[in-house]
Amino acid sequence: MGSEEKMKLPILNFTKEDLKPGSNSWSIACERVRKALEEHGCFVVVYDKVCDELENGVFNSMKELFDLPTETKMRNNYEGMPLKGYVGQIPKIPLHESMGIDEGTTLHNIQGFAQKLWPNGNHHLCKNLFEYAKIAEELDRMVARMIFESYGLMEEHYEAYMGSTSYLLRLLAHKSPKEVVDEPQLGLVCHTDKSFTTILHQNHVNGLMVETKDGNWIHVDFSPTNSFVVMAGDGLMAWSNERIKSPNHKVVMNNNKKNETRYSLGLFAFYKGILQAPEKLIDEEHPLKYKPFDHLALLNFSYSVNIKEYCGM
Ligand SMILES: O=C(O)CCC(=O)C(=O)O
Ligand SMILES: [Fe+2]
Repeated sequence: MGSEEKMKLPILNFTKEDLKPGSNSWSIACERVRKALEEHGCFVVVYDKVCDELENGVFNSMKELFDLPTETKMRNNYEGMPLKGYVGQIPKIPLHESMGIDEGTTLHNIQGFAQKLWPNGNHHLCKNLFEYAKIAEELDRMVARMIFESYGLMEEHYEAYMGSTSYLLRLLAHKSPKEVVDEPQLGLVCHTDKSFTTILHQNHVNGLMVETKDGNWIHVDFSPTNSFVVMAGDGLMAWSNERIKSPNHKVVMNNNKKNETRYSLGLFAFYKGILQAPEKLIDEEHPLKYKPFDHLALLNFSYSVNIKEYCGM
């Protein structure tokens, strides 16, 4: 088999200005999205909507945020839903810290988040995160529309899905290991996302690894400013009746010379309602794999729950 280093995820380009539903380039992009998701469960996309100023602003704000004392960061908690709040100080993954913002594409909730951490809020952080979240949401909506279209599902399906989406924004910081160690250190354990789709973005420090269908691990380089990763979650896997599989992934930190922290953002899309495979995607070759299920409950139930145990047929 080819070595890890040689394998790469497909890279799609969404910067073309004529990428509008109905256009030729749109139809081509729909097919590429479906193919990439069916083959790898994720892909890198170049999407040039985040200007340099916003890019710098977002990562400066994230540094300011994660530089706060731990007690302050712990104020970001969601009663009964620990996985939306502050995660850190875990012995097994000491390099990892993250914080969630529920419905994190709304200015209201971003401001609420900032107010929990700073007595007078944080105007710059709110502005930067809100601008970023809107762009990531736009990208997610575009990808979802392409997925629906590529399976020949009419606009009503997409409208119904999109009319009821909940976005969880997660901000992550992974420190580089302090001591010089030969082995790369785990930043985030191997998992699949529970979302329908996830949009990831990072600063210039790489660390994400994705498992291929044949069990090899790929290092994902999405360090260029305009690069994002689109990842299929368990929701999309169930909805697509396993035509698309949510890939295993993890974060692995190397000892980078400058001791730099990796900052990343994940926008997780959930369907607020009962998710089920459309009839068009059920046939003899693809018998129904999952019972209809409450998508948000899958997230709230447990981060580690296996979807097969939760609603497998
Ligand atoms: O930081 C990343 O690139 C990935 C984060 C991730 O996989 C997650 O939060 O589910
Ligand atoms: Fe993930």
